[in-house]
Amino acid sequence: QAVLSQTCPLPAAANNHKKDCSSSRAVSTMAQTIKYLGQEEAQHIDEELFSEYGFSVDQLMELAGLSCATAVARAYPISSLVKAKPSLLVICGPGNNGGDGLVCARHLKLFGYEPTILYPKRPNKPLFQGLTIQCQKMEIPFLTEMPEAKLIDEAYNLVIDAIFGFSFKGAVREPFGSILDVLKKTTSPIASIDIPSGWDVEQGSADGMQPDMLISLTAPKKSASMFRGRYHFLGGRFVPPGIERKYQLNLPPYPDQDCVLQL
Ligand SMILES: NC(=O)C1=CN([C@@H]2O[C@H](COP(=O)(O)OP(=O)(O)OC[C@H]3O[C@@H](n4cnc5c(N)ncnc54)[C@H](O)[C@@H]3O)[C@@H](O)[C@H]2O)[C@@H](O)CC1
Ligand SMILES: [K+]
Repeated sequence: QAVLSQTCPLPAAANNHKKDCSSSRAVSTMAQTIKYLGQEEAQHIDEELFSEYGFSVDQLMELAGLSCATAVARAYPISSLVKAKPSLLVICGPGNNGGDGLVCARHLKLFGYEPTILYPKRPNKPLFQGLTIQCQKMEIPFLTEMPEAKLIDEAYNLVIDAIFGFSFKGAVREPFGSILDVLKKTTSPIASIDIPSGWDVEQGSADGMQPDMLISLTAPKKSASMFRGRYHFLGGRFVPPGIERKYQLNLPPYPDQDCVLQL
């Protein structure tokens, strides 16, 4: 069982401390330690949510994407941004992690940010086509190619990495290899959805990109123990008690009606 090895001296549910505990990879809430999931375990939970618990993909994607947008707005409020415009670059990959990115971009636009999307590999499925149309109708611009690192640093306050999630495996295929190479050179902070893209889901990546923020969905994955950025949030407040018991997730309580929790 993957549990955390260290504990944080401050109560995670206080939800206000930013960096205080982030040198410790541990997340301890009261007597519980939150579980870090392996790749197969994360995929099993995903399948069960759809097959046994009656959820649909678009439903959970909406909640996941809303969590991500909320967490981004908490960590990088518009008033704190350094550039004149609240510009963000959202990079979406070919699977459901990319779908979370599209939902996240749409909500960030509603929150007053100015997202731009790069979506180079679009699945030919109604779900993703619908999410793309929704973003277009929200008047979110789509880029046709990845800008250079210097241009990203000049133009965007933050990059949202929605390229790969818990199904990523093997060597990175194009066009995403080149995109990840650019992201390694950027100095704009990166907020990764679920997994820092390019990282092995369990082992992380010593020479991979180093995001400033990680938003773990449902529960953190094992590679999250290697995250060294400032903000680690938990989102995806939709886990039924049966899943939580079966996988011994030991999720910390979300504050009040919030859809995110800072770990
Ligand atoms: N169960 C959950 O908690 C939920 C998960 N969601 C999201 O779904 C994600 C998982 O989605 P998916 O299973 O669709 O998978 P991913 O989005 O992680 O990636 C799969 C896609 O990436 C491609 N890919 C994999 N390895 C690659 C490589 N080495 N080079 C290039 N391309 C590669 C695959 O061909 C596939 O198109 C999660 O991380 C999370 O973001 C949410 O949408 C909904 C709820
Ligand atoms: K990601």
